[in-house]
Amino acid sequence: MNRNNYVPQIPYGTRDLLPREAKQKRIVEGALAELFSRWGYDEVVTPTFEYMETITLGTGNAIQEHVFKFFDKNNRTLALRPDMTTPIARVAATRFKERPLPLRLFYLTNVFRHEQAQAGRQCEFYQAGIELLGAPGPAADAEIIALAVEAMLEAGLTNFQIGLGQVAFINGLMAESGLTQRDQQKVKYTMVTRDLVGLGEVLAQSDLSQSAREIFQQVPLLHGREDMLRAAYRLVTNEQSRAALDNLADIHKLLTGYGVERYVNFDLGIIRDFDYYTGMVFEVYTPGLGFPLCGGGRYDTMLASFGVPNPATGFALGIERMLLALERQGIDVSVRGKDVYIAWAEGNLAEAIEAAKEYRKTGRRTELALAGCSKTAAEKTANEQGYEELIYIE
Ligand SMILES: N[C@@H](Cc1c[nH]c[nH+]1)C(=O)O
Repeated sequence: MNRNNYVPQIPYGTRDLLPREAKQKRIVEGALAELFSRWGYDEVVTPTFEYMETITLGTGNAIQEHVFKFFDKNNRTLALRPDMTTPIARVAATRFKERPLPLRLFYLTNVFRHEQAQAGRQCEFYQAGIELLGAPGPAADAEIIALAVEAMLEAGLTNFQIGLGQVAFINGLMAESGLTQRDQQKVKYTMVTRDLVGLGEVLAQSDLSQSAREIFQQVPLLHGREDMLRAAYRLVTNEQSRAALDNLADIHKLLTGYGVERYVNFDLGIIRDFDYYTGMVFEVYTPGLGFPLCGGGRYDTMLASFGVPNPATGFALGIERMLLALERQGIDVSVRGKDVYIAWAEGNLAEAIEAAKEYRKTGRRTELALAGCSKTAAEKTANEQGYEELIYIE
């Protein structure tokens, strides 16, 4: 290879975050970390990669095609974590086995998934998320949703809506209908991708009764406020779907207590793309972004796969998606300029280092010139780089 002709590229679906964006990311992450900790959540950091078996144990086999895999020296398959929910379940089931429940954990980290890359959807991306482990019932789910609302507000976003669904509603319908496992997967896929035409085709090719087909066809249209829940209740007769609707009504009541219900709409067509959800699921949308910027839900069977049966619920928010939404809505994440530039006349470096030490101690962001220069040159640099103050040592 001729070195001179080599144009270095970064891998598909990855991005460099340059100083401005990196700074904004840090500001938003810092605010979220403080928020989560005010709600009693503790941070955890887990390895960037896990054994592939761990990932499939928690997330199911379907995740395989989205996972970046490689091998260790013993030829075991490793996987870059596609999300943090499974690694946290692993930690809870091993290191935290003896801890009293519930456990409240949060994370700020990168995750990796093979995706069609586009703005706001990369193969490596950053998430801020929480997991509430060992808590069944609507109180835990309402806490999660209320905290997701607070997270949006804390990051500076005010124009957003939460779609709240319940996968047990559709699971109840599936169980009742006698759809084959394969057709169930197909129906779910069309719902995840919101492909109504595809859904119609799958249903037409199945051997469902006409009335069952009609109900399935309606599910993606079941969104709205409490009156929609009542209408859905009349539409179904099976216990599981009705219990799912009761659960949503209970969660909604608690959300009213948190004062966040105005952000929430029911949407029974939401089933999310991970297979591990078992109860309420939700997604957060904001104008100008074609995909949810936050999502989560209840996953009561994952911890059992790791040998410690326990209910759990949580969510994750996409940091880049949040930054994109803020930018598209003209909301400023204030990035302060630099504070002090210390320049020096030839021979005064030692003194300049002393001065820099003092300024940094007081918390001011201080940059030290690395070569001596004239005062005029120092003034020019300080102006161009936007420093608030110039110290010139002569
Ligand atoms: N891990 C999920 C979000 C989630 C956290 N807890 C439950 N769900 C995701 O990446 O979308």
